[in-house]
Amino acid sequence: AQKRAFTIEDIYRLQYASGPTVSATGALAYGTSRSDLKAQKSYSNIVVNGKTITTDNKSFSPFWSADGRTLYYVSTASGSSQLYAWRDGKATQLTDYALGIDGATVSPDGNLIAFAAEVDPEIGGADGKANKAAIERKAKNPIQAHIADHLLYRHWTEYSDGKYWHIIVYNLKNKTYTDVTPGRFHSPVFSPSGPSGFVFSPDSKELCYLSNHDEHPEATTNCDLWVVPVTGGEAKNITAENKAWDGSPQYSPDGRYIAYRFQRTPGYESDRFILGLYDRKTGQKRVLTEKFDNWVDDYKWTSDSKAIYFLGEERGYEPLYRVDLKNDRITKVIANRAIGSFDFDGKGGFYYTYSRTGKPSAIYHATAKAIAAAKGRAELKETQVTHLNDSLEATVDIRPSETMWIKGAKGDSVEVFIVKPHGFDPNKKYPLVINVHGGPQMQWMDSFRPDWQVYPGAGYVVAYPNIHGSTGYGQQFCRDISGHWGSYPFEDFMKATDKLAQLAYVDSTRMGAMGWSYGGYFMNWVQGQTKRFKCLASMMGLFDLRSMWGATEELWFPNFDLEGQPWNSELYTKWSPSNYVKNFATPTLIITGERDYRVSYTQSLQYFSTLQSLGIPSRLIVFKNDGHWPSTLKSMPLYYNAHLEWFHKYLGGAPAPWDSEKMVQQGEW
Ligand SMILES: CSCC[C@H](NC=O)C(=O)N[C@@H](CC(C)C)C(=O)N[C@@H](Cc1ccccc1)C(=O)O
Repeated sequence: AQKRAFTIEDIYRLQYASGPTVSATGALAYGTSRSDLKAQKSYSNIVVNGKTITTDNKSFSPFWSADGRTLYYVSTASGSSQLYAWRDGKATQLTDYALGIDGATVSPDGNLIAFAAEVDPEIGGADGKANKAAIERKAKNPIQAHIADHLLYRHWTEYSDGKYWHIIVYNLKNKTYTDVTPGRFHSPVFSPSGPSGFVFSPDSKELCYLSNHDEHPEATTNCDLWVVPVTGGEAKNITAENKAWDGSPQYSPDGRYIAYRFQRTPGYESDRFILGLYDRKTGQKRVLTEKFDNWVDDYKWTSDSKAIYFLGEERGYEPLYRVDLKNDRITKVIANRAIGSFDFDGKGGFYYTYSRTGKPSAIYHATAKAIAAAKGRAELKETQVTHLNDSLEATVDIRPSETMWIKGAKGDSVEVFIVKPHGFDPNKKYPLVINVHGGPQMQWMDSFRPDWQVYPGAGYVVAYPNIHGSTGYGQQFCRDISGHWGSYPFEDFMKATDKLAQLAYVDSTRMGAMGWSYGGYFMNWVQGQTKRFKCLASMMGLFDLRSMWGATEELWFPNFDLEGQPWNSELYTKWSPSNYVKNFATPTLIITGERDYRVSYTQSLQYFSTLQSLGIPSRLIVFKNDGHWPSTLKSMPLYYNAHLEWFHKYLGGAPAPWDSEKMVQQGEW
């Protein structure tokens, strides 16, 4: 039967299975999540061997005890996030920490729980209730203000207000909480996806964690691995000699090593992530993935401590690799898939998640035999384990992508993904939307993304190039964007536009472009450089680089990428869209979030003031409660709808389902 076009509402019909984790006895657990757009509710539960074991709709992040008999997971059912244990079919709440817990992990002997919480160092993390009371007292203070004597006083969407991330160890036997990282440092360091990077040693006596004790944490990417006894006490920095980033520690199961990822260039956030080993006896370090010229991401030790499996970015995919300790040999294990997470099946095979542009994420299984037969090639006999979206996939046209390679700046090859519209007819011409990614050091992948379904569903060709700065094409290709924000990437983009405009099915008179974060900057840059596009959409973008520097929190990023500060680097003028106002002419949709401390929303206000004053059609949307990543359920429906409206008006695709103004003013949608 004919499938119908993908709509905004379909995004919220999708269900997800994530984080497959296999017990020592071979049981498979994972989390599921779904949302209800109209009810504005999200639901998440835990599945073990195909059976849902939680019913509170508020459970997530499952992991097994070392003996495989207990499944741990986090639930917010009590009103705050706490750790639960599921054993013999019965769930028990383990923690009752007043602030709620983050990133919990359990010691191999099962006696200790380590978690992170943001605490007042004067009070210390051991007393959660006293910390909560202090927060409540502050909320009642008639004076509501922030006060700071140093930078990084706010991060991502929150002001720190004197609080620091600490690691708290909860002793299950004597029911005591110990703050093992006291003081005025973030331990672990901040991450927008939540605190992580603290792990127990196999003998349950030590914790390894991340902290940066530099005097100016806002201006350095330095981060070190520290080890501390689980009972607290003196911590030891084991990577002090490297002034760049060290992180992601994992003890080898035999306890001999700590594996970790590191970078070499101080201050360069997007330097290559390399896998290294720290010998706990000798203190010697060695590099494992020198020959791998892309970023090493998530990884896991084999149970015999002889090898490590890791995910590494590569040409629009995130394959699984293996590196052997005895000879540092790297082998590709599962190819041509944008793998999100994985675990061993205990029999030489793997469970893993991935999506494709035209297929939402699911959990898959590949046996040792199938993996051996595939020999690291794309063709792999695998089994899809979860089928949460089967009925949607059977009725809705989820469009796949194809790849085009072009010759870009410096003569380098640039990969461009293309999604053709619903009901595609090669004899017709369609409007085009080009999507530029943020980072800028990231890669677009052959993976599912709502932007690449909603617009093809409304009749657009969508194309997304991996321009210079993208990861996965060798570190030099990534490095090339630093200092060159408006040159190599723009040359790639325009060359890609030329090729796309020549495609028989693209209407070159109806081209638009969109981007988020650095991609938003890029749209603002395009505004000042060419009149080729009928409309633009700029989300969380940078308009004036000097004022952006003065408001962003992670100063290391512009300091490196723009080669200094506004008073000593001419790049803040050279690459600033605000210096090309005389060329502005293209209608632009601008979207921002009032709590975006990465790219202050005032960048978007300045841009909007400029466009409006020049009489250039423009619309501004400011999400009141959001930061750099707006809420998927509460805010993103408006984002998609506003894009559809804008593209409909200037490029002529299908109309948006709702009226954005009514969505905002009357809640009508
Ligand atoms: C290697 S990821 C780059 C993170 C970068 N860090 C510091 O500024 C960042 O936030 N980049 C922004 C644009 C920049 C301020 C001009 C950006 O493009 N953000 C992207 C990527 C991102 C990914 C993970 C965490 C933060 C940002 C985005 O929000 O999609």
